Amino acid sequence: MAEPKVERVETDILILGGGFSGCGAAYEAAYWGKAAGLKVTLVEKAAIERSGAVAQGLSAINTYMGMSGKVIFGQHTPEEFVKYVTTDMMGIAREDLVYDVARHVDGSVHLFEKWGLPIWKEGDKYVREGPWQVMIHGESYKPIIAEAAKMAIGEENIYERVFITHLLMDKNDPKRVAGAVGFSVREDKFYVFKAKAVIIATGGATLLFRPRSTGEGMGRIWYAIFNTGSGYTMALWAGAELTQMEHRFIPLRFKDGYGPVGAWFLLFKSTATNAYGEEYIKNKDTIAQYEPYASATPTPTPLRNHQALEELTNGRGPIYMRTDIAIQKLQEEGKDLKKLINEAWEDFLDMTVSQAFLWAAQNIEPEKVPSEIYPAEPYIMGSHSGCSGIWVCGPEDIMPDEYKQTFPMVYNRMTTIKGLFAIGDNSGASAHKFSSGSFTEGRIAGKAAVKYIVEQNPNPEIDEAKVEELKQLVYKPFETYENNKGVSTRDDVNPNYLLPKQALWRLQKIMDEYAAGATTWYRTNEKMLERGLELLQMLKEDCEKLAARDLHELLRAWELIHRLWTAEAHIRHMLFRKETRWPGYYYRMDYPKIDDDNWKVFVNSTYDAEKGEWNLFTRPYVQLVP
Ligand SMILES: Cc1cc2nc3c(=O)[nH]c(=O)nc-3n(C[C@H](O)[C@H](O)[C@H](O)COP(=O)(O)OP(=O)(O)OC[C@H]3O[C@@H](n4cnc5c(N)ncnc54)[C@H](O)[C@@H]3O)c2cc1C
Repeated sequence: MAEPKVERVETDILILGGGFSGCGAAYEAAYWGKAAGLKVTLVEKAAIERSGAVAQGLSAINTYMGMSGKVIFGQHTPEEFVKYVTTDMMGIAREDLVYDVARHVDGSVHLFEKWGLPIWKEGDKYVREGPWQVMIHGESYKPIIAEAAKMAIGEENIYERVFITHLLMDKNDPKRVAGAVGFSVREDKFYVFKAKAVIIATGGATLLFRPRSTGEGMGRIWYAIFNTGSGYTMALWAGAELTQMEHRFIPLRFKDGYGPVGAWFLLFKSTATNAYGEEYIKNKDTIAQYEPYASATPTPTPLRNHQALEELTNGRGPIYMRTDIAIQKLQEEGKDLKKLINEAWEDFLDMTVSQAFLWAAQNIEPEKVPSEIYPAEPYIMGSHSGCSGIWVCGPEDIMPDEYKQTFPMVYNRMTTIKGLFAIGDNSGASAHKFSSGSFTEGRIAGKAAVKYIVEQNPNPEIDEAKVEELKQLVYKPFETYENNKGVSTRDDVNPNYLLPKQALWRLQKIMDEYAAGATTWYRTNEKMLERGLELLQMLKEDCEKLAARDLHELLRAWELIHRLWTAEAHIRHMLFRKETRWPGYYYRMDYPKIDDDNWKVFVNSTYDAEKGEWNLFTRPYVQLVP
């Protein structure tokens, strides 16, 4: 490979990742930054029109209060939403962050509609899927939102096919961000972005664990393959505080295709049964040990998972979504069969096309036969029913002092690093943002970043020696390959290097077997976690010898490194929390109970890159909504 060209971009606000939260940040930062003459730049590893978790589209907007604007639903308030989210997280959430999203989210949904997103309607009212969700014809959801971001900041300020690997810190203040570096996945170009504020919006982390898909289905997973833990890793390398990295989400979805279950459970009022036709969810004995959360309404997601796992591990599987019974009932209530069937297929075609293929391939007519549902491998994320992420500042008016004092400056969604913000799947301890909430959180951070620049007038300086060091490091896998390729007769068997895919398989095997992956039915203990950590360290050492044969493989190499560090954070946090807070997501078999007396707290961590040391500690949970 030729020596890569270095391209330098100087900007005021740099957004990393053009998914839902990144697009929200771009839209809002452009609006508030205009008067101050600020430049906003967005970098994305793929193409924002079809990137991230909403790449294929969605069939529902999952966070909508319905308390404001032209469509009034009455009962759904931000306070109720906070209670719902905290309960679903089994008693711990940053209620200030959740409330902040809830009080602003409706405005974003109304904007989406204005921009052309077709929302299902009955009369002039949105069709509710459930208490917090509205149904959409959402195949083009992402292009609509991407277009708004492009128009707001100008296409010339969007850099696509650029993978960001590291943050840059201010030469004169290591606790202040100065930009980021990355490489083009299409050209031999190394990018150096200098910025006054940086917003991390790179989504959560997939494929840390061996997926259930194998062979012909290999790689098919529930969560977005784009997201590989970049935000968590880059933030921890920079010294930012992480939170709840032990948490994960195990989606119980249509088996193998990962089709969504929300519309079936909530809109079509479907039931799920075990192999013997029993509605296992009604059997509360299986979760009685997890009071007071077991009696909550609705039953928290992890506990519903636990109920399904009880069936599967005790020989009462498969579990079925009773699409057949649901459609028959709706027909009896006078609903048109053809319309129902259309809606059932559209639910998949809007967001999970492969599930529709699978139905077709398996001769499934949902009105006649039920479909299997099954728990997937774990995903690390902070915007869905997951709360892993970076510890961020809340809104000044409602953030409790206990949190306020943990930040060097009070700017909404700023991390513990000055000028560095985190949103969407990257901001922790505030689950259930989903698409609309992530976009909204992006808007909140975009506005706060402008405020930070206007008020603080930061002028970070880039350390050129560091930039050169990172450039060498980023392209090292090419060098490793070039220097060693002649040593063996096969490219993929070499004593002096390993390829990203080989390293990925090793990572997934370790995580699956030691860190409560799917094959152990999500069970682990201290000794298993310690052993997993040991093996991860060896993998880390071997990854010094990662090789890449082309730019695509270089991308895979850096995705792998980001995954590896996210995996380490996950294990370290799981080791630290000595209880089973989320049965159904994972079980510490040596501490099988929920221990509210000692562990109704956030587990946070920092990493000191100079010393190579992790520090784990707790932060209090502060209840704002009784
Ligand atoms: C399968 C699935 C179903 C869902 N269903 C619904 C639903 O029905 N309703 C709903 O409202 N919400 C739903 N959600 C949730 C919603 O999609 C997410 O909450 C939202 O997309 C999170 O926004 P984000 O910006 O954090 O991440 P994303 O939207 O995933 O964006 C992250 C972006 O960062 C980019 N990126 C990653 N790493 C790098 C890097 N190193 N350098 C540059 N760019 C990078 C990615 O390519 C991507 O574009 C669903 C999510 C999933 C995964």
